[in-house]
Amino acid sequence: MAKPFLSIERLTQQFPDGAGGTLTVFENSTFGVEKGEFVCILGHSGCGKSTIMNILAGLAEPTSGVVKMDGKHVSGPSLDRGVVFQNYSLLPWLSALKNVTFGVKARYPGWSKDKVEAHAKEYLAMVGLDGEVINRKPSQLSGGMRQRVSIARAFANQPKLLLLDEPFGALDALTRGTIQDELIKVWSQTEQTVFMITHDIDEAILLADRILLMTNGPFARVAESVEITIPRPRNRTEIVEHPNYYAIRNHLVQFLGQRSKELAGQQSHGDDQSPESVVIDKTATPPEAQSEPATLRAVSNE
Ligand SMILES: Nc1ncnc2c1ncn2[C@@H]1O[C@H](COP(=O)(O)OP(=O)(O)OP(=O)(O)O)[C@@H](O)[C@H]1O
Repeated sequence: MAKPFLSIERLTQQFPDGAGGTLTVFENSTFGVEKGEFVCILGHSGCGKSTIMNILAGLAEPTSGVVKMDGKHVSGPSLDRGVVFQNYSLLPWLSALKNVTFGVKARYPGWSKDKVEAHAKEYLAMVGLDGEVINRKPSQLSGGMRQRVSIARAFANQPKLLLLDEPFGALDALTRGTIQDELIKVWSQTEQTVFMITHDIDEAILLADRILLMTNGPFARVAESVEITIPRPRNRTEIVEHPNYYAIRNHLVQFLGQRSKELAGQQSHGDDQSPESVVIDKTATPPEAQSEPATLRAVSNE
């Protein structure tokens, strides 16, 4: 079978536990992300989501295992991978616009100043920022605006992979909703691949093509890959009416509430820990309801 665009192979992370021993956060974790996919990862605090994110970003080296993107080993940071953190991480001395042009210039050194600026403005406009506001420094912007700038900055660099570490964690519910919509708009217009950490089940169902579920640590693993069988475009008020919505939601709640604990702490014993694929689809026609010739049914009933 062809390897996925992003392939995480037998990833193991250990840290000193502070008492002279070793803490195994996860072991032999194996999963993939296809090109253009939007994948969310859900799991309890401390299971290792940020550790995985840091490894994917090239900001940390795993104890063992490899990450490959487009068939090449990921090691060290690269403009091919953009990261958005919860705390915005904008450069405080630069305006919103310059925070975006800064990265674009590095990514496309051959572009003219005008081209860089037009490109940056296009992405800022996609997240609802235009006019004088883009000349303000981060300290003069609201939290929501700052997060819009960091999303625009990450997408404007057109990385092959976007890594979002709880990007809406610090925002109020209303702002969060608006920026989620803007994120989906930019993602669908750019066809970039997104890997996102969130603690919010409803956010994950709204945004993702697929949700990866992690068991609790230590020895955590990505146990399930749940396909979101709800067509796009999705609307936050209408999505709850889709026949699959509550079935998927209940499955996720049940996993996080119960199974993540039951499956916790299982050592891999050297086995490759690939997630089980879960497809919940209430709209699929059950086999018994499929039309069969009446005669055939009569024969099988005998
Ligand atoms: N540099 C480090 N040294 C020692 N232990 C670490 C280090 N980094 C992370 N850990 C431990 O590894 C485990 C996983 O941490 P990580 O931050 O990846 O979890 P998380 O799932 O992202 O949690 P949260 O949802 O709270 O952000 C935790 O037990 C943490 O204490």
